[in-house]
Amino acid sequence: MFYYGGMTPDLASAGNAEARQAALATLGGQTRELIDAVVLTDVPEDEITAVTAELAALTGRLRTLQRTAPQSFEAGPDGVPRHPGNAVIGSANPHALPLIVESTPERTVRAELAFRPSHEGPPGWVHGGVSAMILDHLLGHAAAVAGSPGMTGTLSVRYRRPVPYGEPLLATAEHTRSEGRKTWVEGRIALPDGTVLVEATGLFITPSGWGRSGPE
Ligand SMILES: CCCCCCCCCC(=O)SCCNC(=O)CCNC(=O)[C@H](O)C(C)(C)COP(=O)(O)OP(=O)(O)OC[C@H]1O[C@@H](n2cnc3c(N)ncnc32)[C@H](O)[C@@H]1OP(=O)(O)O
Repeated sequence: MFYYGGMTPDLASAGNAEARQAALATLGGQTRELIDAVVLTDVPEDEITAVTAELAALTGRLRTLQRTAPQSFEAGPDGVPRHPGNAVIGSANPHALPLIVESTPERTVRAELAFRPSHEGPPGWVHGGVSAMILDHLLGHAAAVAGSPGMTGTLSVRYRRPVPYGEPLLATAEHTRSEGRKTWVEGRIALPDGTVLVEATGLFITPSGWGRSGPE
């Protein structure tokens, strides 16, 4: 199992920590619903103003105590890497889908996903930067699964067809080769029938000082 630094398991507090993570994930999910509701709302202006005031009050409650340090990747109870605040996989991050990445026995990675209305770029379709962000993360995960965790050096994206939101899609990626600290990875987002919508190649660099599990 690989994971990036993170908490050393503390059995005494593990239950509380898991309950807190679950609560944060629920908050993240509710906020995703809120974001889509904001993007799509057609309520009258006075209702918009009233809701805005309530949201300002809720924002103030969450602001009363804020963490100041970044979170680390950590292994969850199931051994799967997680990073609650991450923009792609973070259960507690409303910006994240969140993407749930699975590793295959062949050391490739896959994720079933569906974009949301809040990911819109061209009217009716997903923003190209959002697709690139998903592929960046998935390719990085594939590099890590192959034993070469790293930071993105370059990412090349080819947009073959517009990407719909609100429909099931499949993202996959695999390591192609490594030379020293450099690792090349390929991936794509496709329709369930295999039609490729977006494909990417990436070069990931393992910074000197990182081990096969990431930063040390
Ligand atoms: C399970 C967990 C899954 C996690 C997935 C996470 C995926 C998330 C991916 C990201 O979003 S990472 C964030 C975006 N990327 C960055 O912020 C990277 C910023 N850049 C850096 O930190 C450094 O520039 C970098 C680590 C990429 C390289 O720094 P180094 O000091 O290690 O590189 P160095 O100068 O020693 O060069 C080593 C080799 O890599 C090459 N190289 C370095 N940077 C490169 C680059 N950007 N593009 C192409 N090649 C590059 C360089 O030419 C050289 O090649 P040679 O060995 O052949 O001479």
